Amino acid sequence: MLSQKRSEQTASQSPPPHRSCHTQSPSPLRSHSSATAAAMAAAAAAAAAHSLLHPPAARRSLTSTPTPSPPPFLRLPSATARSRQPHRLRSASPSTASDLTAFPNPNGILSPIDVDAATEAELRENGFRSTRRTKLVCTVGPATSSPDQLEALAVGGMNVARVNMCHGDREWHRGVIRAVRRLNEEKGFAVAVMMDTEGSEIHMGDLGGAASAKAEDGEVWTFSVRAFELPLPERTISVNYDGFSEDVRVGDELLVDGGMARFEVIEKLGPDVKCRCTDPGLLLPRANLTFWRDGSIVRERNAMLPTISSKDWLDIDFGIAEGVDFIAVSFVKSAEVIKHLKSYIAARSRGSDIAVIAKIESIDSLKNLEEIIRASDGAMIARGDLGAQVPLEQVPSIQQKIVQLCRQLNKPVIVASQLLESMIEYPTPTRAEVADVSEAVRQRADALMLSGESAMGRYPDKALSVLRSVSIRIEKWWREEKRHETLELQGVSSSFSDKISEEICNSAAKMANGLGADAVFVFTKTGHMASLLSRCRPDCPVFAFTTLTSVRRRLNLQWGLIPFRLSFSDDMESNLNRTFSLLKARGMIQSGDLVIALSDMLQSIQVMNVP
Ligand SMILES: Nc1ncnc2c1ncn2[C@@H]1O[C@H](COP(=O)(O)OP(=O)(O)O)[C@@H](O)[C@H]1O
Ligand SMILES: C=C(OP(=O)(O)O)C(=O)O
Ligand SMILES: [K+]
Ligand SMILES: [Mg+2]
Repeated sequence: MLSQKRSEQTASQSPPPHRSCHTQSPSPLRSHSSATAAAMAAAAAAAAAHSLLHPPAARRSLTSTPTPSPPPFLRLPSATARSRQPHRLRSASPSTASDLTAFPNPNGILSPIDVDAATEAELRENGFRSTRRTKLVCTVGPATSSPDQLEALAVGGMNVARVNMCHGDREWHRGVIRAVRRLNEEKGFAVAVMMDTEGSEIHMGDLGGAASAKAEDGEVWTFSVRAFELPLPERTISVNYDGFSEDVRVGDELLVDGGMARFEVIEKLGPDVKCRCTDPGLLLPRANLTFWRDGSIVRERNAMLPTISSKDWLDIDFGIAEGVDFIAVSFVKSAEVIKHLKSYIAARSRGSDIAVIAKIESIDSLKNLEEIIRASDGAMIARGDLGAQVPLEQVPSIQQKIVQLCRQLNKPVIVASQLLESMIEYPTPTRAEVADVSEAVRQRADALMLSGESAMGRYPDKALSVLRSVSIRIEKWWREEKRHETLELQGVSSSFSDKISEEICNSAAKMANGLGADAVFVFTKTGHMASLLSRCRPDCPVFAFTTLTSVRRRLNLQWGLIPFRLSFSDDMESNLNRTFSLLKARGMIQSGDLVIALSDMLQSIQVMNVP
């Protein structure tokens, strides 16, 4: 199979790209290595107007002198000759860099290619093949909201900054979002911003400004829907849901944060509900409340609350105006709400492409999982609230199921909550936490998320560094063990053209593994082809080149993608030559590296050594 592919490649790739700029026909760039003649014929019938069948745009001739060289496959050194060591970066060569055309970035600063210092440092530190594949999301809170603290997170590997609209006011969030944007503009980072809605969950008020309160065994506390003047009366908690005192019954169990503290309802007095503490614990501001009757979570009128509240709609307008990259929707129950929000965003923000992430944390979402994920641009396994709605022992299998489903449906998935909970207070994680992080990495989730650890913990940078080092170690172990998973990827494409892209990506990832390629390069305008490659979880990193900074940020959530912003044309040869020169100049690749290159303009695969 491989040898057949290999000969097809050899034939279609000859002469090598460098020389082929001057030998126009047949173009190696139009090699449809994975499309059979029959498929091509079908494509012709089905999509005569498609770019696949069009000749590539007129070529620009390159200024560099062509050096005749044998086809790439013949230049492929033997497995033994090829160094298996991850190569180290060399210092940049300014003379090469000066030859290159620079493009102004949106700020007018001349930058031919956007890549951030953290990515370069990771490549330098770990070598090319050992860069971290698992992406990291950090919730920004009081512990991390200053520009310096945000920069420390970005340098530490934060790919996405999350702001939680449950806490803080819009001015505070605006400050954080703008600080992240500035960091990206000034330091070349591509940190995406995710806004997480509050949702209509039932939660406590903010404790009148206290950081926490302790509930002791046997104490009687009042949970009330009244609006209080400050200071709050002693042992009194305000509740945000007006129907609370009507929905609960004497004898119900009231769980704070899914069981961090537990109460029994003993008396109802108009808006006030008296409860006796049966499991002592710490009450935190705005902690989530669930109530249980006969062993099941109670869903009375509270189940009819809208997933997106009127306050959430205002927050969403704010997020659109601030240009966030992702909106994560809390307590999603059905696909309808996601479709509704997506069409709202499309109407409100023409041209912008805010991705909608469905948070899986409501028991009702579990029966509609596939439909919800299909409708979304990604999912978050929000284990905090999920663990308050289903028995805790069910959370691990639900997590695994969602990770696999997202992979099948080609949607990025984030594993969230309590990954390193003890690091809110302590500088080292528990062994159990490290095992939990390892499991999420082993499942090949796209991203891991910090909540309190980075929002209000004492050691946000250390927590991030634990996620980073555990990810790198487990990924390496996985590759060393060569545990190519048995997961068979089903087709995800709805159109024939998408199907071609999908097949090309599947084949390219397989070839990359089989040949021990150093990287896959993908030139992608919308990012779709990059995500299809990420879905295959190849052994080598995927360098994704895209013309838009917004697409670059969005790709930063996806497994194994190293996104670059680069202006490129429809001429793959010039794109490749330019990219090789730029990356060589920065010491990010070197001559001889084996690269598989794809493009979503031409739907082609090329295999070559970096000249
Ligand atoms: N913007 C903010 N302002 C103040 N505190 C915050 C903010 N964001 C997060 N926090 C704190 O960090 C904790 C963890 O964050 P997160 O997991 O997002 O929220 P929650 O615990 O409410 O689900 C919160 O409980 C809160 O104490
Ligand atoms: C991530 C979660 O959501 P939030 O922090 O908004 O409660 C969760 O419940 O795990
Ligand atoms: K939230
Ligand atoms: Mg939640």
